[in-house]
Amino acid sequence: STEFTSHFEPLEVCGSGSFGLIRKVRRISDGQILACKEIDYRKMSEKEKRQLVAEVNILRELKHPNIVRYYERIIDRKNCMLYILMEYCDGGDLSSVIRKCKQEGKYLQEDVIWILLTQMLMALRECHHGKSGREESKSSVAILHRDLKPDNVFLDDQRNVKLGDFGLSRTLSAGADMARTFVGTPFYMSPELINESSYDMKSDVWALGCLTFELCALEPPFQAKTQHALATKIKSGKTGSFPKQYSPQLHSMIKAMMHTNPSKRPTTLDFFKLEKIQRCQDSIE
Ligand SMILES: CNC(=O)c1c(C)[nH]c(/C=C2\C(=O)Nc3ccc(Cl)cc32)c1C
Repeated sequence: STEFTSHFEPLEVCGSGSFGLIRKVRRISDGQILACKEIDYRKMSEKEKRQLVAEVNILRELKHPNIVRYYERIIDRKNCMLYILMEYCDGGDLSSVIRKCKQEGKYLQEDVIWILLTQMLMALRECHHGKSGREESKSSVAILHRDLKPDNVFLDDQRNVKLGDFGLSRTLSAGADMARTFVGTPFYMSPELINESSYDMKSDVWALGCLTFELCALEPPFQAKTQHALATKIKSGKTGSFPKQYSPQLHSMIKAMMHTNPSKRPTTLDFFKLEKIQRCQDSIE
């Protein structure tokens, strides 16, 4: 048996993340249930391996109640396998929550959406501004998630948000030129990315706006048959219809996050100046 199977009992596969499968495992020493991302790096290019190492180093640094916790990694060189041991999120991901609501023909309650949004803002604030937990290194290093979508946001057994899968994150050291890349789920790609400018923290805010819109409407804000048509809709900023039963306050929050001009979009810190978000944060902590 390998070092992995001598310390962990593999249970069922529960999902697929960037680079590999996610399996529920039990730690033999104390019976603790964890999630293990299994990565077969045999076929990986040098670039992908570097990206993988970068992801693990980012995860190790992020310690926050709303970001999936990284515990350890085991490398099985004989079988070219990397195992990343992380926090188990019993509630699965938000895309399954949205799918279940659609099947049952039920919308999420507004107060649930405010709590999910506030927790996602707390997780993003930690990534972008490192408020708590992460030692302030000299050059302030912002971490961009760059792939915020319902499949990458998980829930624990108390339905607390756990931001996961930093498979495409980048650290952005202050002063360095913004990360120039074209990644991100087409649905949530921001106008500035389509206009070939660079990805920065405001693009994560745009994606959070799209995600919150989808939690309300149970549909992504922009839908089209082709990527080109989708890009046109995104640049126009004209979303699909927003369900009437939600408050104008929630709708204007979503519109602010989805301002087509990134400089007009608030930062995650700006949102914590709002009394509504502060009250939600107090009810969570
Ligand atoms: C149907 N699958 C699930 O309900 C599910 C469950 C119970 N857990 C997960 C996923 C994760 C999980 O439980 N912990 C994780 C840590 C990192 C990443 Cl990228 C994913 C996970 C999933 C997708």
